Amino acid sequence: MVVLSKGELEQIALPAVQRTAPPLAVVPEIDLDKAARDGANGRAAAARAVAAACEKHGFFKVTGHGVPAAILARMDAAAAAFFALQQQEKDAATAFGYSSKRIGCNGDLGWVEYLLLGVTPSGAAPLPESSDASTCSFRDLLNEYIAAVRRMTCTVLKLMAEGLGLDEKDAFSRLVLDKESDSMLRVNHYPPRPELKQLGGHGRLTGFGEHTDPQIISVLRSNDTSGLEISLRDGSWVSVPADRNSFFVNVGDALQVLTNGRFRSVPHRVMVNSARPRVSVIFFAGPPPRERLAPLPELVGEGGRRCYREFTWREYKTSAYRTKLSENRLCYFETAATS
Ligand SMILES: O=C(O)CCC(=O)C(=O)O
Ligand SMILES: [Fe+2]
Repeated sequence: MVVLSKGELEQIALPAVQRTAPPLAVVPEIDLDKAARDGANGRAAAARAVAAACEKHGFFKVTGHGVPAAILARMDAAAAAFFALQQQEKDAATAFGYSSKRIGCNGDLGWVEYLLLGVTPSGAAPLPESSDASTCSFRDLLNEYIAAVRRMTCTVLKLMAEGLGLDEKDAFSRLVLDKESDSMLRVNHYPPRPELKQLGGHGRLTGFGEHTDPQIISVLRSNDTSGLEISLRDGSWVSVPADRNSFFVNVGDALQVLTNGRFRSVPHRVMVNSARPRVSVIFFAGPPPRERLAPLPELVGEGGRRCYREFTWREYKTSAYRTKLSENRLCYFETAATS
C-alpha cells in the first residue's frame, strides 16, 4: 500500500486561494443518434458542431452514443467492486495496471487510484498468467466496453474529419482502427475526501493534476460525481457537470498537431470536492507507435505555416512521459515562427 507522508498529502491539497469550485461549464452537446437519423443534413450539421467545439474548447459531450446501457451498468458495478477490495488485494493487481496516488514516474501525486490497461485490436491487453476467474470476467467486460466505445470513437473521429472538410474521411479513425493502434483504457477512482482537519484546512484536493492528454482523443464517462474541470482559452477554469448517461470527448495533443493547431488539446484536471467517490473510465484513442504525425497538408494550406515538425507517436509518447503532468509537452515539437 502506498501511504502518503504528511508533506505529500499537502502537495495534493490546493492552495487556499483555490478553495472554491469554479463556475459550471456550458458544454457543447452532439447527439450522434439524431445525426444518424437526420440524413446528410443532420450529419453535416453534427460535423460542423463537432469541429466548432474542438476549435473553441477542445471538449464536448456526446449523447445518443449507442453504447448499450447494460454494458455501462456492468462497468459501474465491476469498477465499484474492484476498488472496494482490500488494499492488499488491489496492490496484488499491479500486473493488471493498478496504481495508487502516484501518476506517472515524475513525482505527480493525486487523490486517486486507478487501473491503466493497454488496448490491443481485439480488446484489452492479455491478462497476466496468474489471473483468477473474477479478473477474467472483468477483462471480458472491459473488452466489450472497449469494442463499443471504439466504434463510437470512430464515428466521432469521422465527424471531425468531415467538419474540417478533409477529403479523407477516415484520416483520424484509421489510426485508431489500425491493428497496431496504441490505445489505452483507464479506470480512475477518486475516494471521497478525508475530513478537513486531516488536510490542515484545505477543502479541495487535486485528484488528477492539470494536463492535456497526449493521444488523438479521449472518450470519458463518469458516475454522477463531478470533479472534472477544463481550462478555457482565456486560462479560466470551469467545472464540468457530471452526466453518467453521456460521454465527454477531449481533444488530445496528437490531434492538435494533425490539425496544425486548429483543434485545441484541452487542459483539464480533476478536483476532489465531494463526499461521494468519483469513478471515471477513459478510452484514450492513440495512433500506432510508428505512425508519423505532422500537420495534414490540407490544413496547412498552400504557403501556410506548419506549426509542428514531423515525429512518430513513439517519439512523442516517450517525450511526454518524461515530463511532469502540467508541462507543455508539445513545445519541443513546435516549429519556429519563421519557418
Ligand atoms: O478521471 C477523470 O475524470 C479524468 C482523468 C484524466 O484526465 C485522465 O485520466 O487523463
Ligand atoms: Fe486526462
